[in-house]
Amino acid sequence: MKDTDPRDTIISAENLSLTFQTNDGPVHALKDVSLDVRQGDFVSFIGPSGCGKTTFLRVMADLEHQTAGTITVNGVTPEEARRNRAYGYVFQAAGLYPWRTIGGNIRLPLEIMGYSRDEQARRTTEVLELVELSGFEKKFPWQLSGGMQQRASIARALAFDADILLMDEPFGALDEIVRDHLNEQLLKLWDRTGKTICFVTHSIPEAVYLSTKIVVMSPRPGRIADVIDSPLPRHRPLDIRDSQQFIDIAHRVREGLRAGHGDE
Ligand SMILES: Nc1ncnc2c1ncn2[C@@H]1O[C@H](COP(=O)(O)OP(=O)(O)OP(=O)(O)O)[C@@H](O)[C@H]1O
Repeated sequence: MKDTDPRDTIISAENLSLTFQTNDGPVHALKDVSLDVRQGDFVSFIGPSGCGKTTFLRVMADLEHQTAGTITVNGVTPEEARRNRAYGYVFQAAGLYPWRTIGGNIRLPLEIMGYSRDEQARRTTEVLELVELSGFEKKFPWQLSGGMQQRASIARALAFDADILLMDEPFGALDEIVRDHLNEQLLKLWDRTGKTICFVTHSIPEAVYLSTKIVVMSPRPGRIADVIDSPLPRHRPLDIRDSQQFIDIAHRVREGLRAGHGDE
């Protein structure tokens, strides 16, 4: 099938497989995964525990290496893309250093990368504004709520202005109201910055609300069960979740998850 999408391909995986060798034998974390992610896409990866979502993100980020198949990020290997600072990574836990202020946490990667003090300050102010944490620069992580800490962690990933944001269940530990709010904010941030986002979640509503593309995965071995290109508009108020279109997409995701589960 000829692909006619004119936007640049940012991530391209072809027949990607990764088998971990463990004491209990091989674990097929990913098997023959093929996927194209385009410039400005918001892609969610959803699937049951152990289906390889984190592994896929880690391969993109050069934290794991595939055992078969190919993957390019911005047209080069994940290793080169990492050296080019192509992506920021947001983990499940905010992972802020407790002995550093919020500003200090955001500046840390910039210090390591050798940015001047002025540039560090400029970028820190800018990303704190983007995640609506202006004024919290001198606070320590423990002085912020869980949601604010997660926003600080997103700010840190944004600080070196990578084109791609890899987010591994960043809101998984937060309550639903905070999560709704952060989802709204993240969509606005995505819209303003035009970044390409790969986002891992266990939540069907979160995946449908956020994504332009939903990748449904199934376990043992980790494969792609369905890829849904979302027909929802780019601007999405929270109450879009009550619309028939939203419910229909959620239904298709659920079907994909069920089918992927086989007869387990
Ligand atoms: N370093 C490793 N060594 C051995 N097995 C691993 C390693 N990392 C992951 N696995 C296994 O690979 C499979 C995929 O794991 P992965 O963490 O990618 O799944 P996931 O879909 O992100 O799960 P979750 O939703 O629970 O985070 C699992 O069976 C896991 O136990």
